[in-house]
Amino acid sequence: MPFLPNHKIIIITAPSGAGKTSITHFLLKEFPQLAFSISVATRKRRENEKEGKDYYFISEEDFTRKVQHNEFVEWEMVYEGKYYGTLKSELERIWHNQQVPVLDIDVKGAIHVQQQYPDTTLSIFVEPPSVDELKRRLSSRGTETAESLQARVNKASYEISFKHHFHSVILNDNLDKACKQAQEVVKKFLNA
Ligand SMILES: Nc1nc2c(ncn2[C@@H]2O[C@H](COP(=O)(O)OP(=O)(O)O)[C@@H](O)[C@H]2O)c(=O)[nH]1
Ligand SMILES: Nc1ncnc2c1ncn2[C@@H]1O[C@H](COP(=O)(O)OP(=O)(O)O)[C@@H](O)[C@H]1O
Repeated sequence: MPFLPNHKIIIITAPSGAGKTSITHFLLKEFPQLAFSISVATRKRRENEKEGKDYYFISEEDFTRKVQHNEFVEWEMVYEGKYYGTLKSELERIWHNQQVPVLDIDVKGAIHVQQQYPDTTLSIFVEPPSVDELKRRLSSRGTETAESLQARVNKASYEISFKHHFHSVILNDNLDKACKQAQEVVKKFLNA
C-alpha cells in the first residue's frame, strides 16, 4: 500500500461497551480533519446502523475471499464466528482525502496496526470503571441479545489486561470528561 511518513492513524480501542463509539463520534465532530475508518464486519447490522457508514456488512464467504486477496491491514475473529477487518482501501481512501483515519477496533487489531505503523500511530485505550458497569451500559444500550452481551462481558477482563500496550489510557467514568481528555491527546498528536 502506498504509505507516506505523514500518513497518520488514530486508534480507539477498548472492550465493547467502554465508550469507544461515543468518544469516536465526539472526536469526529471536533476535528474535521478526521474520518471514520469503516470496517468490514460479518455480524448482523443493528437497527440504528447504516451500511457503508458504521460498517460494510458482508457474508463470511466474502470476508474469506478478501482475506485470501490480502485486502486487509488487519482482521480478527473478535467474537466466535464474527469477523471484523480494516481494509487497506479504506485507509487509502481517507489519506487520499488528506484526512486522518480513526479506527475503532479491538485490542488485538490495534496492536497489529501499531506494529505496522509504529511512528505514525496514536492509540487510545478507553477503560471502563469496572466490568459490572460495562455490563450495565451494554444492557441499557439495548443492542445485544443475552448471548452477544455475555460474549462481550466474558472478553472484557482479558482485553483490559492489554491496556499498557497503548499510548494513552482514558478512564471513561464520565463521558464528557473522557471526551475532553481524548480531545487533548488527539490535538497534540495532530499538531506534532
Ligand atoms: N480487529 C478489528 N476489530 C474491529 C474492527 N471493527 C470493529 N472492531 C471491534 O469489534 C468489537 C465489536 O464491535 P461491535 O460488534 O460493533 O460491538 P460493540 O463494541 O459492542 O459496539 C469492538 O471491539 C470493535 O472495536 C476491525 O476492523 N478490526
Ligand atoms: N461514561 C459513561 N457513563 C454512562 N454511560 C456511558 C458512558 N459512556 C458511554 N456510555 C453508554 O454506554 C453504552 C456503550 O457505549 P459505546 O460508545 O456504544 O461503547 P463501545 O463502542 O465501546 O461498545 C452506550 O449506550 C453509551 O451511550
